[in-house]
Amino acid sequence: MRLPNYVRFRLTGPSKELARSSRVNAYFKRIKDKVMPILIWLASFRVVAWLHESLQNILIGVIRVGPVPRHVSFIMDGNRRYAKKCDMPIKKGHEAGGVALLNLCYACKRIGIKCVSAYAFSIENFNRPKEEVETLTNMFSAKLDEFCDRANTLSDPLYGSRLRIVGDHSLVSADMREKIKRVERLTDNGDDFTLYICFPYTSRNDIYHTVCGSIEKSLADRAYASSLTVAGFTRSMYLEEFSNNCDLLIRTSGHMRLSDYMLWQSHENSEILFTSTLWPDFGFIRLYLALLRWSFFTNIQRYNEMGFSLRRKLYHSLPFVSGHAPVSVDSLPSPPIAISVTGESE
Ligand SMILES: CC(C)=CCC/C(C)=C/CC/C(C)=C/COP(=O)(O)OP(=O)(O)O
Repeated sequence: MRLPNYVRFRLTGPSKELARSSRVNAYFKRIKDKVMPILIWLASFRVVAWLHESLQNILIGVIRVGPVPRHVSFIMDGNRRYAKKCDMPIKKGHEAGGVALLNLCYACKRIGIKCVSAYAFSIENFNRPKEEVETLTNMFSAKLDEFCDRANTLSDPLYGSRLRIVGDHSLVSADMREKIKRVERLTDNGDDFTLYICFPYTSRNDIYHTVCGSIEKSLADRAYASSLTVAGFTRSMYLEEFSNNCDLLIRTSGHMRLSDYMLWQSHENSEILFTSTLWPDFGFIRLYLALLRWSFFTNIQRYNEMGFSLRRKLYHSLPFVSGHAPVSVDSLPSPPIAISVTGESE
């Protein structure tokens, strides 16, 4: 008897399938190792960089025709696996993740997205080895300086951006708190685009702090308590006016969970995208496809809300069906009175 594939896989062990898939992987890795240096060499030519930028601009022009999300959020997962895949130390994986984030911010700003938030460090991440926590904190510090410089350099594409580092800052060092205050002050005037770095952050902690803050204010001021609304409460959360509208949440590297993130900010129409791509590999094209998908479904939903049905419109535009008005359930005559088996009318 020939067993189905999944049973054979279980009974015989994964050896054959794994051997085949590792042969295929090794083959692609050999091709990638040969092609990548050529691509990197080509990218060093100004004309190639110009062509690349122009192509991106065309794609951006196309997507801007439709609706674009106001707030996109990333759970940047997979830096360590990326480092392992590329045979690099873990630190390099996190650095590649930092570069990916800044590149995506540049793309989002050009597309017209008003806010990007990124889960950079969860409160749980303090349980990682001490050296890794230190490496991450030092890298954040360097990246914050870099972002701040770029946001204040007129010729830089990130010029005019605002940076906010949100989370429970009682858990970070006094030096780090100083640095956070400084970079926030230096980017205060940016109004084109806001980047929220969630560090160290969890949604429950955010909600808990906002509730505590509201209780304190209400005890001090009765008028505040009686005028408190959901919108006012939401605005006083860490992500300020963007706390009520995470339109698109993207989590990389294959895990399908929220990890205590964007619990309040996700609204009834938020879209969540889980992708198996590792964070440093998540570049412009992958973001673009995610945005196209979002834009497409948002359009359909808007039309549905307006009572517009593309299918109905197409159907009635056909010459041989035009003239037939759609029949609504309400316009049908009422059904006859139902008689139960015991003979009693209902
Ligand atoms: C501008 C700025 C401050 C940049 C932030 C830099 C950055 C990318 C931080 C992410 C850190 C992090 C804990 C990623 C999760 O990958 P992981 O370590 O869990 O990887 P794994 O899923 O492979 O284990």
